[in-house]
Amino acid sequence: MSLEKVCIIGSGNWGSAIAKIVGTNTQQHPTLFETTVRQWVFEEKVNGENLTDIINREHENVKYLQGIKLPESIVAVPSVVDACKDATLVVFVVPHQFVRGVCEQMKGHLAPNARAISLIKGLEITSSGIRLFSEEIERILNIPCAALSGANIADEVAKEKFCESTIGCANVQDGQLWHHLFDTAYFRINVIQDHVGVQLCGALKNVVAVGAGFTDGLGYGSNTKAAIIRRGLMEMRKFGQMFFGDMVQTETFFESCGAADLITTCSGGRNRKVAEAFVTTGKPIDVLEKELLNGQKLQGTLSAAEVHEFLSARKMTAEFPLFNTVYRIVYENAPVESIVRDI
Ligand SMILES: NC(=O)c1ccc[n+]([C@@H]2O[C@H](COP(=O)([O-])OP(=O)(O)OC[C@H]3O[C@@H](n4cnc5c(N)ncnc54)[C@H](O)[C@@H]3O)[C@@H](O)[C@H]2O)c1
Ligand SMILES: O=P(O)(O)OC[C@H](O)CO
Repeated sequence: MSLEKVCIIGSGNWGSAIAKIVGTNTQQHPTLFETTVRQWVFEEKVNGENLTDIINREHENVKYLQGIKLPESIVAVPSVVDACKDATLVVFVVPHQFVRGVCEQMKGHLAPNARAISLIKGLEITSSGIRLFSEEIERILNIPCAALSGANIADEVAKEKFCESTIGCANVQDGQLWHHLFDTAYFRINVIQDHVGVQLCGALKNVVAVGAGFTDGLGYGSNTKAAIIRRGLMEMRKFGQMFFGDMVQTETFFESCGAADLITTCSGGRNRKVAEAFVTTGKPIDVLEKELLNGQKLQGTLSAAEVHEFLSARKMTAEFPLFNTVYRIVYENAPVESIVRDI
């Protein structure tokens, strides 16, 4: 049996934390995986030097995951084509606004039997419809795509603090393979077949996290946060039921990708942090993203706009008051207090 050749597409905060896990697990399963893992790094200069050169010399992504050593099996590659050449297992972990462009460049360069997994938390939503990123990847690259999502703040995972994550994979055999690639004693994977629910949770929780950040900015307490989380979970499930029907299992909302991720993202995530600062400083979101995240990308405000576009095209915004209120506060100057008043 030939060994699986793994590549990672993306090298931000989560991409780097996951590279640490993947680079370790490929070494621990030498009968399944080639030990060298190529990671596509969007090239940029850090203190005048290429980030890829720094990663390959220091074995550390000094910009996006400072202080964490990566296994030497991880090789940073600035060309996405070189990174993915002949790969059989492709891990997608880029901010959702970049997925399509990256996939287009990868066309025709993967091994014929390649499979992918999406760690992206976001949805391709337009007024004409919703597409999951697994579907977008399958459509562009013509390969099957699973999904991984969970209560996983990258910095905590990278420091090996115990957590869980969920893989949604329709094919049971592939699900086992992905389990071998990602599961560790501190990053416990549960594989389920509902890859649709896994991705819906990962995308929609980012919108709820923005709402939770607003309540922090207003100085409200834990009870308010719990209310936002509960309402958010209800809207996430309703969104799944309305637009995906039986393709989404209710049990998925009780996996790490569901309620657990909502709790962690509303307590310690970047969306929460920037939304809180939006209230306390009065600065625009894009300014705060630059000031507070050092190149990392905010997903929740973009997702709020995409969800709003999709719902308003169907005249259904009123059915999702929390999603709608987050949108109105960010994009229509609605008063921040409406985060509790209007939901
Ligand atoms: N950070 C976390 O804690 C975390 C945890 C779980 C899931 N996620 C999800 O993982 C995905 C990736 O997030 P991340 O945290 O690894 O990234 P990030 O926000 O930390 O970093 C942004 C990345 O985008 C790259 N980039 C910038 N401009 C680009 C361009 N024009 N084209 C392509 N890439 C460009 C940067 O080089 C960098 O690697 C997101 O969907 C996010 O929601 C993040
Ligand atoms: O920092 P956030 O808000 O992008 O959330 C990070 C992870 O998705 C939490 O699981």
